[in-house]
Amino acid sequence: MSAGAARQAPRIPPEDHVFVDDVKKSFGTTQVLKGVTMHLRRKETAVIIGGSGAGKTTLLRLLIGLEKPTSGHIWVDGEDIGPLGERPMNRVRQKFGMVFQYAALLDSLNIFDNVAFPLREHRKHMSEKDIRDKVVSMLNLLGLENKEKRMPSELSGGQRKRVGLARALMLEPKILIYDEPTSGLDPQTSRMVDDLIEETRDRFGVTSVVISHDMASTFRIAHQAFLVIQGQVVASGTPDELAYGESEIAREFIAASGVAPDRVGRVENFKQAPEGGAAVRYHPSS
Ligand SMILES: Nc1ncnc2c1ncn2[C@@H]1O[C@H](COP(=O)(O)OP(=O)(O)OP(=O)(O)O)[C@@H](O)[C@H]1O
Repeated sequence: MSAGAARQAPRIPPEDHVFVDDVKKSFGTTQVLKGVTMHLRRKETAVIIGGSGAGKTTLLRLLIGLEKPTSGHIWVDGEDIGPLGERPMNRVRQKFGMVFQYAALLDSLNIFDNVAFPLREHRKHMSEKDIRDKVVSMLNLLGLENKEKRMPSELSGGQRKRVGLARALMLEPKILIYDEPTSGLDPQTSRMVDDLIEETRDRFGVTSVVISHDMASTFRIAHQAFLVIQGQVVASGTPDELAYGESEIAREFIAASGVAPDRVGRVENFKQAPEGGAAVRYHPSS
């Protein structure tokens, strides 16, 4: 089938929020993705791991429609996004929120204006009062009370991540993509970010897709992990299945990271539910 051609939807299980269906992507003569298939299930956390240059960022760009597959299909809520033009693609893009590596805040804007930015860009009809209410309640929810007037440089790494998350949540996405969320953070702050990812999934009912190099984080948050090497998914499954399953390449990849799943454990296994029922707490001071 030619690139981008629409076709009858295959039978996609309703729990598949995103179905990456035998996607290939080439730049010139270089084939970067060589037939990637992934079922990203609703309200779960999928972690995409792999070495440098494996094609993770390319896959991410395809998911949010910044690139088109050379062949294959990406189905979002059962809709093939490949053939979509810019306007319908913008509608699909609103289902996605991006939390960038290092939070990618605008240094010249204070925290309030950083978080309000997507509303001012995409919700032009919204009044300043409604914007203020929405931004302040999200900042409070994420443990960032009274930080509105601070500049990004005045916050810790963990706080900046939470501001980046608050901004990503402003347009109420259904799928949150985190690009290397724990990269460059100390272990304690990384754990806080893992908690935050799972708490956000729980509270907002979003599907999370995390691009990561961090195996400890993967073991803590992944319902499913996909190991991508040289443009192919060479193994997928729960972290336990990858670490102890049949795929030798997955076992070796995980062993090389020096982290074992039974030494880490999923977030909810070691967090007590505080009053109010949330699985984990935010850590306002970090
Ligand atoms: N626009 C492009 N044109 C040509 N080659 C590209 C382009 N984008 C990516 N590539 C190549 O595709 C390969 C995969 O890149 P990609 O950034 O997707 O990998 P990655 O898994 O995200 O790596 P990293 O973990 O280092 O960020 C690399 O060899 C890269 O040079």
